[in-house]
Amino acid sequence: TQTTRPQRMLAAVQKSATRGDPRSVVKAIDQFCRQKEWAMNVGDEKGCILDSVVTEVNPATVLELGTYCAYSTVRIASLLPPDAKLITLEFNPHNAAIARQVIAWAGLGDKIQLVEGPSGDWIPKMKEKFGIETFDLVFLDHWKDRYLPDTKLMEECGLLRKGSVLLADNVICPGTPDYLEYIRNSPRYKSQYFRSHLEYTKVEDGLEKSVFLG
Ligand SMILES: CCc1ncnc2c1ncn2[C@@H]1O[C@H](/C=C/CNC(=O)c2cc(-c3ccc(F)cc3)cc(O)c2O)[C@@H](O)[C@H]1O
Ligand SMILES: [Mg+2]
Repeated sequence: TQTTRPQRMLAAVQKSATRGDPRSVVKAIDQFCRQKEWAMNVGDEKGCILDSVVTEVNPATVLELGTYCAYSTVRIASLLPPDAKLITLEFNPHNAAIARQVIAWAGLGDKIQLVEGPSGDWIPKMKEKFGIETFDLVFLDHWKDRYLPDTKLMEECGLLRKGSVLLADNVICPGTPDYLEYIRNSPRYKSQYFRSHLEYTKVEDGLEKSVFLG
């Protein structure tokens, strides 16, 4: 029977990456996507920008919207301080199952909590279910029409504090026009565009970094 692309990506990790070595997991996925099949991971070029933002923020609490196969989940978690927590939301059970195995292979199970379900259901429950007051960093990489509603929901739920950083993938390709318009015109955010390319291609894309001003 036919395998799925996430299953083939996991097989590539289990074949080429070293257990417990997150950077080798990241490298194995990038190699698979360059040499075998394109997949919608943030990739290595935008990934380096992601790394620099994570290192600069040095977050104790991180929320990722849209786990997919956990490429960016592993990439972020590999740079977190010892007691930091990363919560990643994924509503496709098949993708979540693959992501859990990628996270396990990287040996990051104690830093990452993968929660299955739609972000809109879980964002209002972050305090009661996970004891999270606010997020220091949020990485938005799920359906592009969910960036804006989920950002407004995080504001309403008091999950952002003065200095919280939102980092959004794909603001050019596929594009998130309503989110960009809101975040760049809101007096409550200071935004910066990091120009780059769509993962594994020469097409323009970029990340938008926005600091919540409270
Ligand atoms: C309901 C809220 C909600 N709650 C929880 N989980 C959610 C969710 N909404 C979505 N998910 C999960 O997240 C992942 C989807 C991610 C969506 N990402 C892109 O569409 C994308 C596309 C391109 C591209 C494609 C084709 C091109 F030609 C060019 C570019 C490039 C990129 O980097 C991209 O991120 C899946 O696992 C969903 O199950
Ligand atoms: Mg993306």
